[in-house]
Amino acid sequence: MAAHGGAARRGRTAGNAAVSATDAIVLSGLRKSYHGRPAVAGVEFTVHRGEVFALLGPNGAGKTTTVEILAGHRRRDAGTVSVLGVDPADGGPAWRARIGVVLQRADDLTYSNVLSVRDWVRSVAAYYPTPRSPDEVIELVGLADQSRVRAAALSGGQRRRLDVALGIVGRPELLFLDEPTTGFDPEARVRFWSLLAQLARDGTTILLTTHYLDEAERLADRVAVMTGGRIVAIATPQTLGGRAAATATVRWTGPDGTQTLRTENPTAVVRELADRFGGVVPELVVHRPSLEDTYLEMIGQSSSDSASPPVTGGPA
Ligand SMILES: Nc1ncnc2c1ncn2[C@@H]1O[C@H](COP(=O)(O)OP(=O)(O)OP(=O)(O)O)[C@@H](O)[C@H]1O
Repeated sequence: MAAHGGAARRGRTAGNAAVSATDAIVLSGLRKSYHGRPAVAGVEFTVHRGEVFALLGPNGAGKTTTVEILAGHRRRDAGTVSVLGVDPADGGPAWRARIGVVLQRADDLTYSNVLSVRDWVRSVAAYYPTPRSPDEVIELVGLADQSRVRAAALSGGQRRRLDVALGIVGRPELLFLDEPTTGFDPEARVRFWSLLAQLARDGTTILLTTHYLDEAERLADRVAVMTGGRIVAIATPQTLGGRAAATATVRWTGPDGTQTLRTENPTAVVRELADRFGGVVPELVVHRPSLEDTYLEMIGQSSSDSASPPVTGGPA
């Protein structure tokens, strides 16, 4: 049924959003308003099969709305959308069985007061044709010790892990994760990163939203920056906003205090400084824009580094 629906949909969407066998998600001209106020204002991107794609953006940028539409949880006002070859607005049970969804508004899912973690994962697994082993999934998300605990008695971070377990137990081809690690302690986050890396190695396509730039940098093949309902950039984390070619800042302390220099060739500057100081350059720092610096600049905020000392003309 999904295959038939997909073929039919490909025919219908071909004019606007060209779908190829290597694309998991193709959207074009996506729009959604709430009470006349645009939340998503003409979004277009493609996620390739097997890719980890991160949607970044400030609060209210429209990320959740976009993900909810792609996952078939919300109707769009306009645009063409293909997810695994199917329009999510028409997605039936066979299509749903191919995707995993961990939404931010997971509190929609009120965990019953009686079911344990294991009961939940087992009962959700039963809806899928080829689920993962529930016990393995519970172990993977780090809830083995809570397996028999009532879901309603979990901490916030543990609930989030259960959300993730329910999202992956069906062995989805495509996984939507809306701020999956919010509330995780640092150890749980690192563990989650290796779980996602493993899913990606197994060929799962992943679309995630996050406010953690280190998470995006660690996990994503490409990131899209969204603000005001629009995508303002799509690139690899390493090249976003021309990061790879961006000028470096060299800082050191000389006889006249802290000196700062922007340069395309920090190695040459450091060599020259080392010669000048006869080896060790006092308090030497070489800095290239981080993903966070680039991101904050894109969304129109200044990073903490903007409080740096003024930039000087040269090392001389
Ligand atoms: N159900 C709703 N009813 C009315 N307005 C909504 C609804 N959901 C979202 N909005 C509004 O739409 C805009 C986009 O919200 P959305 O949740 O998609 O953004 P977001 O990028 O996911 O934000 P966050 O990072 O805070 O989760 C916001 O202005 C929000 O207030």
